[in-house]
Amino acid sequence: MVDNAHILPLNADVALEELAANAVAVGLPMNTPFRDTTLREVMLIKGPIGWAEFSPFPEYGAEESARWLSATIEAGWHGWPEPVRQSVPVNATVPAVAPEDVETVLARFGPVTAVKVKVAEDDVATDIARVQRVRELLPDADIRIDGNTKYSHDEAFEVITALPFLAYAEQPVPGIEPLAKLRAALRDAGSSVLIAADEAVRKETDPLAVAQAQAADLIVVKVQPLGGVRRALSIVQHAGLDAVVSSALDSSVGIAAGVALAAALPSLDHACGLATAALFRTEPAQPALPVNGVLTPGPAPVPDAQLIEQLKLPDERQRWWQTRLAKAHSVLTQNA
Ligand SMILES: O=C(O)CCC(=O)C1=CC=C[C@@H](O)[C@@H]1C(=O)O
Ligand SMILES: [Mg+2]
Repeated sequence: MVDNAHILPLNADVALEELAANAVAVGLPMNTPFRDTTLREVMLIKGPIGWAEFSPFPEYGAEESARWLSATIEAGWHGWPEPVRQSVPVNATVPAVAPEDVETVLARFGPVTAVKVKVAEDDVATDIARVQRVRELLPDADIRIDGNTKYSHDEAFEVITALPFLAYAEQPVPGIEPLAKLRAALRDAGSSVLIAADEAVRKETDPLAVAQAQAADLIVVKVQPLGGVRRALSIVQHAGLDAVVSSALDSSVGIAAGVALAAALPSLDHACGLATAALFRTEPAQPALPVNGVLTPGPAPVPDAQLIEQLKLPDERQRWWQTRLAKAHSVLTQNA
């Protein structure tokens, strides 16, 4: 039974001046292009209880970014709920690289028991070959794919049925109805590959619609896009589906919030997509790299002042980030 009357409200109780005065925008160089970028820009904000992150992707508007800012306020001003587990298993994330490069990418994550492979950026045959290469290297791993909405129904069906060992396919097709249709077609064909919803949760105005439509077996939850750890927890609770926590390609400051969410979920049956620090070449805080495939909950790491100086974006980008902070804040406080 889906009940969306009880999703927690967004956090909107910090003045713009306070946020702006304590914020710096930095650029994190990446090892491998991911989401078409080689420099992930994030804003780090020092709150009274710790460092927080505000890092909506550059193309996101103020409405969507307001939810990210609510998570920033929670992290720096309110704090997260107590963990119910001290160990969060994580997956390696393999961007849409050539199959021959998979081994090098996997090596950055150390030993892991789960791997998420990005697909739908090349042709279907290359996608299948990339996933098969992961399977060859880690035959016992739990392997999932993420299509980021970019397959057609037929492409998704072809890839998923060619890879019957997959644990799940994350948002292979766009929207809720196409996801429901694909899920039904796979079941009819006898496939046991599960369907996970990501964009259909984090970009829909109603994050519970996917559960209502029975379009997925599990939901991918990300702290910033859902407005904070506590709000994401309330969404999972009301969706009534299994959840897996993923990063939004946050710096390790933001990853601490993701680990806090994963550590606070009543049940956690899947390794989480929180090892993305391995995709950065450098970042201002101690990178949240998995040890034997797990991350441990704790406060956000404190960025190093010298590294902040080194990675700080030029003035024009600082102004751009300050403007979007102001716009997101305006939407957030108007809606509160
Ligand atoms: O889940 C993971 O393994 C890593 C995070 C990840 O894949 C993503 C992070 C940020 C934006 C997205 O393009 C992407 C995702 O779709 O899940
Ligand atoms: Mg995804």
